[in-house]
Amino acid sequence: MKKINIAIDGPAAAGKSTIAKLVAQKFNMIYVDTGAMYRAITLYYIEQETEDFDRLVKEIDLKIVLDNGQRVILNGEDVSERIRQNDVTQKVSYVASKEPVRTFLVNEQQKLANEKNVVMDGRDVGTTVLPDAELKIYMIASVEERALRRLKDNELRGIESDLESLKLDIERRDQYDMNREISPLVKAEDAISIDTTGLTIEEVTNKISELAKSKMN
Ligand SMILES: Nc1ncnc2c1ncn2[C@@H]1O[C@H](COP(=O)(O)OP(=O)(O)OP(=O)(O)O)[C@@H](O)[C@H]1O
Ligand SMILES: Nc1ccn([C@@H]2O[C@H](COP(=O)(O)O)[C@@H](O)[C@H]2O)c(=O)n1
Repeated sequence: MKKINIAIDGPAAAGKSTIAKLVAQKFNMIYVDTGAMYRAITLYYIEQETEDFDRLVKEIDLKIVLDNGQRVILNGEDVSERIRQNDVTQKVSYVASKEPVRTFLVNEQQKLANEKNVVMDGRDVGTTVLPDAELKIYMIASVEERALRRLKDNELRGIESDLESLKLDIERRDQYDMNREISPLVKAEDAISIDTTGLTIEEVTNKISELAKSKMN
């Protein structure tokens, strides 16, 4: 079988990372969550209280440990759980709009995918990070369904939240990501759109797996 790269982009909570992980497991590929990298720089931004993004990316020591899931190590500390907290989520789209941050991370992500065999999810993977990826998916779902999925997710994790605030947060982040100047969230011309509204995780995984198989042969 031929080695390929798979890019999965789309708006917040569309199911990208859940499906990307499952597809990677199925084909013994490496899963890379690019959003986690933007979140790690955002955490450092919050800690440093500076708008000097050139300085931030020069100082940062970011390690992505890719075996069995993905751990994010920021300046020697495992921040994989910390970067999911609300203060980071609120600021991440702002930090991700800054040129030094994007240049730094796109370069890191391209290095991770250099040998092929990765399933990478994010907002600009098909358009900017891996424009030559053999398979590109643009994953969407209705805002209502995405907010409901997040609500269930939070309930399972014991995190208090309400549907209306989740919906507003998803819409706010999508608007910011779609309207920033550099590499906005947009479907790559050669990406295949998959609307996961009303589909199960298994159905979406199977759909993408079939597409992947056709590219590997
Ligand atoms: N097809 C699906 N049907 C039902 N639930 C799903 C489906 N896909 C994903 N989910 C659930 O929706 C939630 C959000 O999914 P996930 O975190 O994978 O989205 P995401 O696109 O990676 O989000 P973000 O970009 O914000 O990180 C998870 O709880 C996941 O289990
Ligand atoms: N390729 C990417 C990935 C993410 N972002 C920004 O990070 C935010 C958090 O991403 P999650 O997938 O963890 O929700 C996202 O809202 C974007 O602002 C990005 O710009 N490019």
